Amino acid sequence: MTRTPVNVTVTGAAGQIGYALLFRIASGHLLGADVPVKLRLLEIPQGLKAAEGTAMELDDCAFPLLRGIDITDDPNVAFDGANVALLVGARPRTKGMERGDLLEANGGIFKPQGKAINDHAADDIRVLVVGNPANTNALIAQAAAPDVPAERFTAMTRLDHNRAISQLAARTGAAVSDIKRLTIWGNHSATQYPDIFHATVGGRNAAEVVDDEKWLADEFIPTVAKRGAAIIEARGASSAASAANAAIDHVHTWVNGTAEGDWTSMGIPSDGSYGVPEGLISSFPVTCKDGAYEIVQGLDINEFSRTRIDASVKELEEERDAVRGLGLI
Ligand SMILES: NC(=O)C1=CN([C@@H]2O[C@H](COP(=O)(O)OP(=O)(O)OC[C@H]3O[C@@H](n4cnc5c(N)ncnc54)[C@H](O)[C@@H]3O)[C@@H](O)[C@H]2O)C=CC1
Ligand SMILES: O=C([O-])CC(=O)C(=O)O
Repeated sequence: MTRTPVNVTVTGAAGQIGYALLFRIASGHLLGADVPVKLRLLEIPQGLKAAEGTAMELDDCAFPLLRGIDITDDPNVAFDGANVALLVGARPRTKGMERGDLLEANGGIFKPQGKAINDHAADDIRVLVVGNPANTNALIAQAAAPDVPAERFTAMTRLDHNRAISQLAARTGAAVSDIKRLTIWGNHSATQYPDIFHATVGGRNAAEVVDDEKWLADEFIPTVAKRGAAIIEARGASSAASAANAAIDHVHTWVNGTAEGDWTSMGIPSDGSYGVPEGLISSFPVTCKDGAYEIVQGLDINEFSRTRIDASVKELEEERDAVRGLGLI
């Protein structure tokens, strides 16, 4: 049976994450080994030539599932008929830049992209924002797309989720595959809260297996939350292959579902669950089924967790208020 190709738009295609991401999308890791894809690469004019070079390499892989590559600097063209959009390109913080300047510069990218998605994307569009500050960039794009259901706009905290699983596996000596139900709450920033109180290691409660609140507070949480900075320090460049891998995981899980008995973490518009103000794009524990996600309900939040979730949510509220003040939402 011939399937209609899925249109996947990637912004910032000539960047380092783009380079690690596109080959995996084209080889079937994003949506499945039987799903053909068409790629749309969006870059700024200065990035077009490098994107063309990457497209040449994609051609040279002769991927059986890749049914075409378009390259453009026009968001209206890039998102035309898009089924999946990976918004990776963003304005990085440069020396001397204030937080407000950073939010404003990214507003200039994510607001027009949100509008282009609103006007041109396919009805089943699913958006993942990777470019930082990811949660608030997702909020800006979502606000500019009133005709698209809000829940289709998500922000990436899967890298944090994967980092936390890896750290917990190292500490407990368990295999990564034995760790389930880990949660990242809040913002993709240093305030994020990786929560092991509901996680399991080989079926046992992770917090009980670890039984060391000091390790949790002083080592595990800061290691996960500051891992991005540690990678920059070590590599001289930010996480790229692991970020691309997490983007693949995020969309694959969203479309194909979470495993029975497990959940994942996604930055999604809050419905007010767990005291997170409605509309904020915050990370939650979610299960995915039939292409939709649901927040895991009914978890007991202890005092240790409550303080940390609230701190990250407060930061998200401040970012939201700042972009509101700038007229971006
Ligand atoms: N959410 C997460 O867990 C993570 C997020 N990131 C973020 O991902 C973003 C991309 O990272 P890298 O690929 O390493 O950066 P990079 O600087 O290598 O690439 C960014 C690319 O985006 C392009 N770009 C800029 N504005 C654009 C626009 N308006 N439209 C289309 N393309 C545009 C640039 O020309 C560049 O090629 C950064 O914001 C980074 O902070 C990185 C790691 C993890
Ligand atoms: O700060 C960055 O660009 C990198 C980042 O988000 C991460 O590695 O988590």
